[in-house]
Amino acid sequence: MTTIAVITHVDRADVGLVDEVARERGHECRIVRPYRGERLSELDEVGAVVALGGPQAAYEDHPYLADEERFLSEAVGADVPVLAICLGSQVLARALGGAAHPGGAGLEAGIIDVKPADAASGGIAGRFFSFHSDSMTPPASAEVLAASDRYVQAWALGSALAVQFHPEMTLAGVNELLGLEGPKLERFGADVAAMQAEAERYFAAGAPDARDLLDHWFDLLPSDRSRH
Ligand SMILES: Nc1ncnc2c1ncn2[C@@H]1O[C@H](COP(=O)(O)OP(=O)(O)OP(=O)(O)O)[C@@H](O)[C@H]1O
Ligand SMILES: O=c1[nH]c(=O)c2[nH+]cn([C@@H]3O[C@H](COP(=O)(O)O)[C@@H](O)[C@H]3O)c2[nH]1
Ligand SMILES: NC(=O)CC[C@H](N)C(=O)O
Repeated sequence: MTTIAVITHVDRADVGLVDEVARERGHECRIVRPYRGERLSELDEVGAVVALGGPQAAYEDHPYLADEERFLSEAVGADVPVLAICLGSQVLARALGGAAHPGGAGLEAGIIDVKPADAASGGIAGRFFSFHSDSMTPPASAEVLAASDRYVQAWALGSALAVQFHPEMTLAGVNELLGLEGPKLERFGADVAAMQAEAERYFAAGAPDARDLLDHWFDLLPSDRSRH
């Protein structure tokens, strides 16, 4: 069993498909909410780290995001597997020498097409739920793995995989997020009803690309790395 520290940035403990795949494989997710003052797990207590998304911007001045940057940098330094999602990936970019900034191509929301950076060698591709308006510049030494027609979508550096889209998302999570982010959706003139209808079809079909990506990431975890 591996204990996975799951860093969240919102008041909810629904870790969606990450939790589902973790349970199937006998791993345990330990939710940490640094924005509420909870202490990030000591790295010797966890075998992997997942950093989730959130409404904050990675370049805003929040002390808990600075702590998270340090923690993620130490995790990669210690070769602990890290999966950083959306806001998490923007925080990780800063932690490893890249940057986070407002996105130049506006809000990217709904089910998007992700294409591998190098079509010849396969890699990360498929349809995924996305919701962000910030973007990131990966660290110079990162390998960029995938992009959409608007933004970098995936990169890897050492033991870390960063994805701008949301492989952990469930339909309930989509609906909740769209409800919470009403003002942003309105500001960008998004067609929320069309987005919801497409998300319903996507999740009814089992979100296969998200599932596939998580299966591959979990395959990389040692079967027993609880480090207790
Ligand atoms: N670095 C990576 N980390 C995590 N997942 C990855 C990585 N690269 C690719 N994947 C995921 O692996 C799957 C496909 O990988 P790849 O193109 O290497 O083919 P494959 O391993 O032969 O596929 P499959 O095992 O599904 O037949 C996709 O779900 C993709 O998102
Ligand atoms: O940009 C965002 N604004 C929000 O208001 C918001 N609420 C949740 N999340 C992120 O969405 C993902 C799924 O979380 P849930 O399944 O718990 O809803 C997780 O990655 C969450 O962190 C948000 N992202
Ligand atoms: N879903 C997310 O994590 C979004 C991250 C950040 N708030 C953005 O808008 O890009």
